[in-house]
Amino acid sequence: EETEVRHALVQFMEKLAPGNPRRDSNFGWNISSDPCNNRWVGVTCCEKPAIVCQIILDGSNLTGIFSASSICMVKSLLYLSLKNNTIRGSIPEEIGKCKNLTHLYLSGNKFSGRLPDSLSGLGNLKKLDISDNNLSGELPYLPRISGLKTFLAQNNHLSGGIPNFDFSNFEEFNVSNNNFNGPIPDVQGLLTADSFSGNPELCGKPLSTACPTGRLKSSSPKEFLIYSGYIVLGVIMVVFLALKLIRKKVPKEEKVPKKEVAMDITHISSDKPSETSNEFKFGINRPEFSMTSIESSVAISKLVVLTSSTVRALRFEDLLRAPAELLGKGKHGSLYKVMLSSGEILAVKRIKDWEISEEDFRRRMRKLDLARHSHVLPPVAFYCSEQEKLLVYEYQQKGSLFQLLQYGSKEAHTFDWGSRLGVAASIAEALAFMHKELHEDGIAHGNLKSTNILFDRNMHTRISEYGLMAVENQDETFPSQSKGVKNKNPRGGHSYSPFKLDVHAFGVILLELLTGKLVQNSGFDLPTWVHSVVKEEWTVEVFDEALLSEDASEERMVNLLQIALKCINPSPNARPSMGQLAARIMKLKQEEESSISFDAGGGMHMGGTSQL
Ligand SMILES: Nc1ncnc2c1ncn2[C@@H]1O[C@H](COP(=O)(O)OP(=O)(O)OP(=O)(O)O)[C@@H](O)[C@H]1O
Repeated sequence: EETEVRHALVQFMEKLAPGNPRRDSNFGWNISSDPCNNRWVGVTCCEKPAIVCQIILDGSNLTGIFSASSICMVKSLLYLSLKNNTIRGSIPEEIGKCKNLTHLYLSGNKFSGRLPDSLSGLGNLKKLDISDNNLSGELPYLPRISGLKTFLAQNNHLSGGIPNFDFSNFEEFNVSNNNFNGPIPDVQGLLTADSFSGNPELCGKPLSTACPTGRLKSSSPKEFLIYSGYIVLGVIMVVFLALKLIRKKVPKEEKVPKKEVAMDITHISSDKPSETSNEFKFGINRPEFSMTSIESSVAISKLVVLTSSTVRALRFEDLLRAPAELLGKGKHGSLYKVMLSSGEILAVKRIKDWEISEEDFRRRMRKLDLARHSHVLPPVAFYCSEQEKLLVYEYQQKGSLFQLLQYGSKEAHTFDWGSRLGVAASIAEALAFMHKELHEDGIAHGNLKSTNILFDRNMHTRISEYGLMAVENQDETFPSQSKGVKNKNPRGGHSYSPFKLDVHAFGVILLELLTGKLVQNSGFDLPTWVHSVVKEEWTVEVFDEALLSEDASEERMVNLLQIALKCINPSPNARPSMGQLAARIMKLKQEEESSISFDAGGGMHMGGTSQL
């Protein structure tokens, strides 16, 4: 083990200081000496027998990259400081393996790219300093690290919202001079504006810029007309429906309390669970007065807003009032596009027929809220009563993978091979992470398909509806594998693990990416078709013509096809795990990327492969 540690350290230094700049003999960091006994520069050892527990290489002219996979082999390492060097590249996902780290200082370097989500899994971290780098993208969900006392991230290009930290823990907190946006969470008066300044789109205390609240106040006359149109239409519909309802009810009952006429989300389904009245709740328009006659306080308190920064102040009332448009009615419920008066657009999923207790549902939501990955779209809020379950997401403007495959080729940027591989890698990486985090709880995605793979405005892949729908008997059958044959999934064979069902579904998505054919089109059985073509001999006929005509690497396409076929293996146990899949696809993607960098005139990729 000792030599393993030594090797890992030497490797780490080779990557940090490539080209072996000449060091004097006292520097150490070579295979033939011992880090503790020979006192390598920057290394401190503790305990007896001595183990490496601290490395400080501040201002040491390090110009290479940070090899987390090497350094994290040194399990005894608690303290790592590489301040003020010129280290480049990203902070790798493997940093998540440095589980014992309590102090990580990476400030004053040239780190770029997104922070890895695995950072939030460093549960022992007390101090994290990534300030003065070129880091960008959203923060991973750092509030998971309950003991974090210092977080310094100033002077980067980080964006997105500030997560809901428990600020009372902090000794130091600074995110100034970045591109963060949205409202600042409640800092409980513990921090000053200096911690947040220099982020033009941040608002709320302790900054002096208040967050926009007004409803129609600032809207243009045109907008006002649209809104009044909605309201008038809404009023007409409500009056019409109310009259209809009253007429129906009067012969049976003496008196109809006004309350029942109003579209009370908690009452309608209990009183009259008919499709029409249900459907109306998120009908086309929500007029202003729809909440006035019900116990709005009860309803409001039931809308649980999760740790999203964009719609922190969301109230149930706002949801009900806002104009809504029915986007789809799937097997499991309906999806509405809801426009808030603040301009925010939300997607609200109404789940039907899910027999889960309120308590279990809440617990599930909390668990999901803790397991966050940048490629998984987190719900911003949920509502739960015995009859109703609503999930609120941010609306994703760029549509779904389904749409991209269906219409993408007609658009200016074709959905090229590099981008498809990028999407596959992102999904695999995200699911591997979620499966790992939620394995104990048995919460898999459960409804993976190309309509649930969405793209945000930067064309980042975001998987939606994770863990929303229990797979048939999911909760019962996991983890016990010994129950009777109950599974109704037509393609899953006798599968019991919801995770293996996700793998199957992922395989189908891979097939869609490769063939350009969609399973949801008129009951077309894509897996069977692919099998039948492949059985003939390895043939390129399965592949999407668009891919063949762009001269994509046939070898890598065949590789991905082989991976897909493993995923859809009828025997669940023969399917690879999401972790294995992520590693293989990531490798394919890297091969693809390095082949492109040799090809100097490489074609244009949709939005840049690296983003996807
Ligand atoms: N947050 C979102 N932003 C934008 N579009 C979305 C969002 N969530 C879902 N959609 C799109 O809205 C449509 C309807 O969604 P819905 O979830 O009802 O369909 P589904 O996934 O096919 O069905 P189900 O999930 O019930 O099996 C889909 O095309 C989906 O891509």
